[in-house]
Parts: sequence; structure tokens; C-alpha cells
Amino acid sequence: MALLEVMNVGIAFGGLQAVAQLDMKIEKGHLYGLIGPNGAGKTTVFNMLTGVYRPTEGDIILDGKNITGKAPAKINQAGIARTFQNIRLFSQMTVLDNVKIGLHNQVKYPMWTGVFRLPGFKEKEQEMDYRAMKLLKIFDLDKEANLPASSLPYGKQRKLEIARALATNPKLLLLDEPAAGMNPSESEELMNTIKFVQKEFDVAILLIEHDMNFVMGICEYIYVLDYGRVIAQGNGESIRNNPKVIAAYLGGD
Ligand SMILES: Nc1ncnc2c1ncn2[C@@H]1O[C@H](COP(=O)(O)OP(=O)(O)OP(=O)(O)O)[C@@H](O)[C@H]1O
Repeated sequence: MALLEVMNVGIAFGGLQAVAQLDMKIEKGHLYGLIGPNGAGKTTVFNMLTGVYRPTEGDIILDGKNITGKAPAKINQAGIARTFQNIRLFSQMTVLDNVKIGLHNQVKYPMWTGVFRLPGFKEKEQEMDYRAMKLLKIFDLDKEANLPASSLPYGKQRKLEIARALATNPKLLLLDEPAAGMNPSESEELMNTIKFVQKEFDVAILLIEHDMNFVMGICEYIYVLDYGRVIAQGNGESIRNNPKVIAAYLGGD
């Protein structure tokens, strides 16, 4: 059974059918791309997968459970985490605290343990500090742990968003244009980080990206959307040479 199955999913905004008859399968631990011209419906797909939008038809099944239309926090707990096209960090909080917010989703203890700072509270906090620092080390952000997130350069803020998403221990990680605004060496480094994350965390990844070198460089399987419909799917080589894909991109220019 696939980790994620998207079956005949669609959504309309008023008269606009933004996504239609979408079928996708994501296998555990693999790396997928979701591409298509501007306005094709890619971010809308992410918004449906994470519960921001409720599909007007179809089903989304994660690990055998129907998560269609569930609240974002519930879907996150079920195992889907994401980053955003426009970075959304808690900019005034420290780098460390941004990651700890992700961990809070996982570590559960009774409210009064925190309110009264009972012994269990301190241990949990220490455990979270340890786990957050371990994640920051992977992303080479440990030296900046106590700085405000807003003081990081752009490329590092993108990495911090990924670290925070991973802190929620997802089975599926959705990355919305992770390489946007990066220079070639930053984006090369990010490619290596994403490959490392895939192996180290055994997490499936679905990413939206306009940078074709990036997509072709790391994605094992690619879905191409145009006007809300899948027009092609397959490995990088087959997508690159697919006439429908070429026409969609040329038409979009
Ligand atoms: N909340 C909304 N209300 C109305 N229309 C919406 C809404 N969200 C998205 N749309 C429309 O749905 C279509 C798909 O938009 P979406 O942002 O998913 O495309 P995209 O492929 O992510 O584009 P880009 O590559 O430019 O980010 C667009 O026509 C957009 O205007």
C-alpha cells in the first residue's frame, strides 16, 4: 500500500476548477516532484493535502486512513508536514525555539506539568533541547541556535523551515519551492541536504519547484500539472521529452 493515495481529488473556487480528477501515489521514503506552469494548481494541491482547503471531491488516504478535509493540526499529527512558498518562521523567536515548536506537536505531557514546572517538565524541556539541537546540527544551524530567526540569511531561513517541519516527525514532507531565491551554490547544497534528509529520516518528500535542474537533479518521479490536471508523470527523462509538457511550458511563457 502506498503511503499517500490521492484519489480523484478536485476543488473549485466559485466557477474556477483549480484542480480536477487528481490521482497521485506516494511511496514511503521516495522523492517526488510536482511541477507545472504558474497557476497550474500546485500550491492548491499542497493546501488540500494539509487540510488548508477541503477538496470538493475525492479522497486523500494517508497510511490507510482517510484524512480528507481534516484540520491542519490533525493532518500534521497524522504525518504530513510542509514548508511554504513564502518563508513563515516565527521571526522574533530564536532558531532553537522555532524547531522546538515543531517538537511540541510530538512530545505530549499534561498541561499542569508545564504550568507548575513539575520535575517531568524540566526533563521534557531538556529532551526537546537535545532533539532540536540534533536537528539544527544536521542543517548546520547549531551555531546560530540562540539568534533570532530573522537574523539568518535567506538560504538558512529556508533550511530552518525544513528543520522545523521535520521536528514534527512526518512520514511525508511537502516542500513548496525550497530553492526559490537561492543562488546556484545554495541550491546545490540544498539538493544534497534534501537527499540526506530523505535517507536519514526515511521520509517521503513531495516538492514543488520551478528550477528544472533542481527537480531533474533529485526527484525520482515527477507529476506535471496544467490547468489543474495531471498531463504527464514519470521519471525526469520521460518528463523532459514529453511533448505535452514542453507545450504546456511554452504556452505558459
Ligand atoms: N483561495 C482561492 N480562491 C480563489 N482562487 C484560488 C484560491 N487559491 C488558488 N486559486 C486559484 O487556483 C489556481 C491555482 O493556483 P495555485 O496557487 O495552486 O497555482 P500554482 O501552480 O501553485 O502557481 P504558482 O506556480 O504561480 O505558485 C489559480 O488560478 C489561482 O488563482
